[in-house]
Amino acid sequence: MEEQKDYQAGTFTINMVNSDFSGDDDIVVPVKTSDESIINRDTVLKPKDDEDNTSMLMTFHDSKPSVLVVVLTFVASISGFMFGYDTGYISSALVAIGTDFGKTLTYGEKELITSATSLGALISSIIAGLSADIVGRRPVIMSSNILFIVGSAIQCGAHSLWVMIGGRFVMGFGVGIGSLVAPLYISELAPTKYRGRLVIINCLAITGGQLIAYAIGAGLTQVNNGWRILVGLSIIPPLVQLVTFFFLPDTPRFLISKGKIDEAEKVLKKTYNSASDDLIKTKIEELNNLNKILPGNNPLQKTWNGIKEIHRVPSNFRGLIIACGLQGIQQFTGWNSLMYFSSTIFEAIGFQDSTAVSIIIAGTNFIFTIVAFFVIDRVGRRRILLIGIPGMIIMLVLCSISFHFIDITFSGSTAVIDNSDGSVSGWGIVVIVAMICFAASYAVGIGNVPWQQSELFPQSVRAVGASYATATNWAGSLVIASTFLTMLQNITPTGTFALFAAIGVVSLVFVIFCYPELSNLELEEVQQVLTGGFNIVASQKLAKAQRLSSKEIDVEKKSTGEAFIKV
Ligand SMILES: O[C@H]1[C@H](O)[C@@H](O)[C@H](O)[C@@H](O)[C@H]1O
Repeated sequence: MEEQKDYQAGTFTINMVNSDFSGDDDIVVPVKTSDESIINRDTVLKPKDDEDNTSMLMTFHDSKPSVLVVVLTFVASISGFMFGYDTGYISSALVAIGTDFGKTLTYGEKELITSATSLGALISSIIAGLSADIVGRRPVIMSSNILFIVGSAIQCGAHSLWVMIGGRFVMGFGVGIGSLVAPLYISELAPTKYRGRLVIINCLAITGGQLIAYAIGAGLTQVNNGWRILVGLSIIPPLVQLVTFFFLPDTPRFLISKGKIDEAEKVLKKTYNSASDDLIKTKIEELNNLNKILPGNNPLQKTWNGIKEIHRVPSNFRGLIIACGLQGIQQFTGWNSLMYFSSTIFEAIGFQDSTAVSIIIAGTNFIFTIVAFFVIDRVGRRRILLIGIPGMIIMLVLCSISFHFIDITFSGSTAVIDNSDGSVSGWGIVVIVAMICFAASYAVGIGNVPWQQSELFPQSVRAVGASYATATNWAGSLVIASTFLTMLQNITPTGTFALFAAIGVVSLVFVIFCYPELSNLELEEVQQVLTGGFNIVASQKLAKAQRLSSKEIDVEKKSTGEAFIKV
């Protein structure tokens, strides 16, 4: 039942339609104000919950993200690039290192070098959320730059296995911090309508970084000690990010949590060009009130309370289940086994130029991340997962079947394949095609959607929630990196890919029942969706209503050529 209400917000009187998420049919519908001359039309105000008629959620409907938002997104995404480059170069470096450490590396040693970064990232992602709340998102990103630089330098000069592993471990600390804080930073700054896309810019930087690392790796295979150049180059981007961040601000949400209201106001003004001063003030008030929700006199107490809240408050806990669930799915469906070991796999199948084939896989991942960029806010996060995951399952089954006919056996540190005539069999080609299609299905959905994790949590527990989810990602990556080659040896490639496919089926069921549509919803608004259940149907309707309403605003903007009111 829709009920017209008058709401008082500052000097504005707004007529609103009440909202109710308890049933599947009721959704928030923004309506026009009674006084169109006062309220800026780039704003939508909605009641926060049913019992609380006075609290509002405010959405700025800017037609484009401001220059500052774009600059901040790109600079923050250098962390994504480092994540991609550092996890990407290892595939070709493992082949290129050859006997540079005085011996041929065994599969176990290759796994150690690879997984050291995941282990470092796992540890740092646990503490990065807490640090981001205490000292700020910006300084924490800057500290990751130092770790990247030190880690790269150690690896560049490594002449033994353990020094190399040490360097990868230190670098992993930087990767873990960057992987958590960069998307958090971006999603806190992004206007609602563009949040999905702006966070995907960071994902594009990850997949682009992996692709570039593969390409440079391929170019340097014949160069003596070429892998050291490959690693050394990774010192440049963190240096650039470190210097640039000296001149950039932290997020308004963090600044407000520290009581730096004036600074927050300045950033908000630059983030939302067309919002009036009064509206900025209302937004600050709203964020300030949300901050006070979490008890505690100092950041440590607040964090501890945040950890408790995330488990106790059902909507937070649902957010946590989704965030960790999606990150787990991303890792345990096996994509990174290709990322880290594709050269090794293709070498095993019998390809002469295995690194080139790996570039095609990384390139597909990058290109389909661009596709995700265009569809994530329009088609929606849930739908792209429901398209991508079934595609992945089919391709994994195909890989599993093909490997059965390829007949590879692993002995010690080498793979033996029955290709006496030196050519790649028809089934080998099927594996490649299936892996390319797998990469496409992965990149369009589960490769990116989990990194939208920050939107699942209210401000009070956002960093803690993002920590849990990022740690799940790196724990999964660590398990895959440290067991994949051993799994190939022990349960055969057929068994390994069948296992990934089975995990894919469970993942699909999880998404169908637990992941609501969150595109176009205000960060603070997602909590309403997660109250009382996963509310899949209600969320889809709400996301659709919000998309249509913001489209309507855009159309009106175009026709009148001016900023206008739509509440
Ligand atoms: O989103 C990224 C991306 O899909 C990368 O290709 C993958 O290596 C990472 O593990 C993942 O988190």
